[in-house]
Amino acid sequence: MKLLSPAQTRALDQATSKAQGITSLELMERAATTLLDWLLTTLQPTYTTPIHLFCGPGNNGGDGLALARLLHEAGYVAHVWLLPAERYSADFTANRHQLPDGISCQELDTARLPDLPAGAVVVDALFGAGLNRPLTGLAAAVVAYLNAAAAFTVAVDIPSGLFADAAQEPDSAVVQAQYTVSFELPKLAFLLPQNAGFVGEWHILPIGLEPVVIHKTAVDNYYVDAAFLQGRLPARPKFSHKGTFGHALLLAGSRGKVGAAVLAASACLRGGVGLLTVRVPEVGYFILQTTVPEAMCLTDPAPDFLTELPDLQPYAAVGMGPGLGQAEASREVLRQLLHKAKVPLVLDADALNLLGANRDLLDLLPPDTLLTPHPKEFERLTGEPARDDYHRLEQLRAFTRQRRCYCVLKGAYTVLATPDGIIYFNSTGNPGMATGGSGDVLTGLLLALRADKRLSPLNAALLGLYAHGRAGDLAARETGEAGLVAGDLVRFIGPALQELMASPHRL
Ligand SMILES: NC(=O)C1=CN([C@@H]2O[C@H](COP(=O)(O)OP(=O)(O)OC[C@H]3O[C@@H](n4cnc5c(N)ncnc54)[C@H](O)[C@@H]3O)[C@@H](O)[C@H]2O)[C@@H](O)CC1
Ligand SMILES: Nc1ncnc2c1ncn2[C@@H]1O[C@H](COP(=O)(O)OP(=O)(O)O)[C@@H](O)[C@H]1O
Ligand SMILES: [K+]
Repeated sequence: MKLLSPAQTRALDQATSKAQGITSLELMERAATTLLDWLLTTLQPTYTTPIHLFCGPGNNGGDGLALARLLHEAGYVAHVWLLPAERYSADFTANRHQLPDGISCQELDTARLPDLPAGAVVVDALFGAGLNRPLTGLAAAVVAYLNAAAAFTVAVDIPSGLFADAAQEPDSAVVQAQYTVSFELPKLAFLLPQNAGFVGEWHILPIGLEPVVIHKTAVDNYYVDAAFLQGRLPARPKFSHKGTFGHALLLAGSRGKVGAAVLAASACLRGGVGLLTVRVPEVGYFILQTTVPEAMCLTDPAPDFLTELPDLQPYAAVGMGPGLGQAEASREVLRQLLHKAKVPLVLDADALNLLGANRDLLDLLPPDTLLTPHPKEFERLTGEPARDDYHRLEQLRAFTRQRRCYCVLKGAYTVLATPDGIIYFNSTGNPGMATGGSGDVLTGLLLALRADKRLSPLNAALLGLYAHGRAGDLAARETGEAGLVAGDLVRFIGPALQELMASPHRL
């Protein structure tokens, strides 16, 4: 799915009205009807549940007014609270006039605010995508009041006071919603950790906006769901052999961290690699050979950490980093790898920390290298702390453009940035995956996909991120989130990839 800017969303609304021969008011009615359905199904209010709709002067308020009418007609108790303004949008005004006589409708005033006990529902329709400055005065006071109340809050389109795709000042007045219900496409703001306390759980309701117009709209940010990946993972040909899927080399492990090598190696095998060789220091030999017998093990002459780069000739892709440690000799192995590698590289964990501590190495990154930092590792790579989540995204775009690389930024919505500065947000995964070793599993899986020559660097990375999170979601059904460990992810990589695999007999 594409993430549109507010201006692009407005243009899409207008294009939809034109293409479908409907007025903007009719489109608003469609949005409100869909919202009504969602609200009744999800919240299941009773006929006595007080539902307070806070409506601002624009089309977001218009949505709120239309919803109030529909609720009233369906027999629910709707109270409308209007935010006084100098100007109102045409569709707000039209819906204001359509409000039935029997509905309670009052202007907000600091001295006139409703009682909002637990059990009441608040619909926040004060401001939507048209917000163009921080909230002040009465609007800010109403937001503070709503946030202090015990009622259950549903934000329409976006929590009021939150910008759809830009940071706001730290202490800005923003509604803290339990649910945010938006139309057709998600907004960038929903995907950033700094907004989690405002957005709550978000839902997208399709309202039939024109798919052709969406297709033609150029964006820098995407949200990757299963539909987005359809057809990108080819089926395994009937007459394939292990050479079809590539021979990967994994450089990993040091004394006390051989487990990281085991997890990455197991994930690489479950990711469908043809052959895997793991290079570990001597200390890892028996561990690897017994826990991952499917992998070949090539030991380094040193006992505790890697000191020599093996001949790279046989390999289709090389991964380095899990459990590596940061010994000087291992840094030199990384340097040689960057000099010599002519195949795709996946760099993680200590390989990234070594890059961060030795910036000259960054100049050696071969094009299309895939890096997989978490935010702290990324900060070490840039050497500059991010001011906020939006700034971090811009740092990431600048980094991948400058280095011509692919960079994953791990988190709840893991991000992939490409050498063209395009950003993809992954949609799968759960907090159970916040456990040691999850990242090592991702590295192994990505290595397998990069070794598969049938996949572009972009598709390998997108499929890997999605399948990793999906494996986490499948595993958590069995283990629960708290009980999930990284090894569980490995077991579910196969089923997660199978879901994505294209059928050879369908378009
Ligand atoms: N495709 C869609 O997404 C659809 C969107 N619709 C609704 O339309 C909304 C956008 O409507 P609008 O563009 O009218 O935007 P808003 O409803 O956010 O209102 C904007 C108005 O508020 C004023 N304003 C902005 N920031 C302010 C501030 N800080 N303090 C005081 N006034 C401020 C603006 O000058 C403008 O007059 C969406 O959020 C959504 O709820 C739906 O009606 C139909 C379909
Ligand atoms: N709350 C979360 N929701 C979804 N995925 C998560 C969450 N927390 C962590 N993950 C995923 O788990 C992995 C953790 O990687 P990392 O931080 O490198 O851990 P480690 O170094 O212990 O392996 C990443 O792929 C990340 O996206
Ligand atoms: K809102």
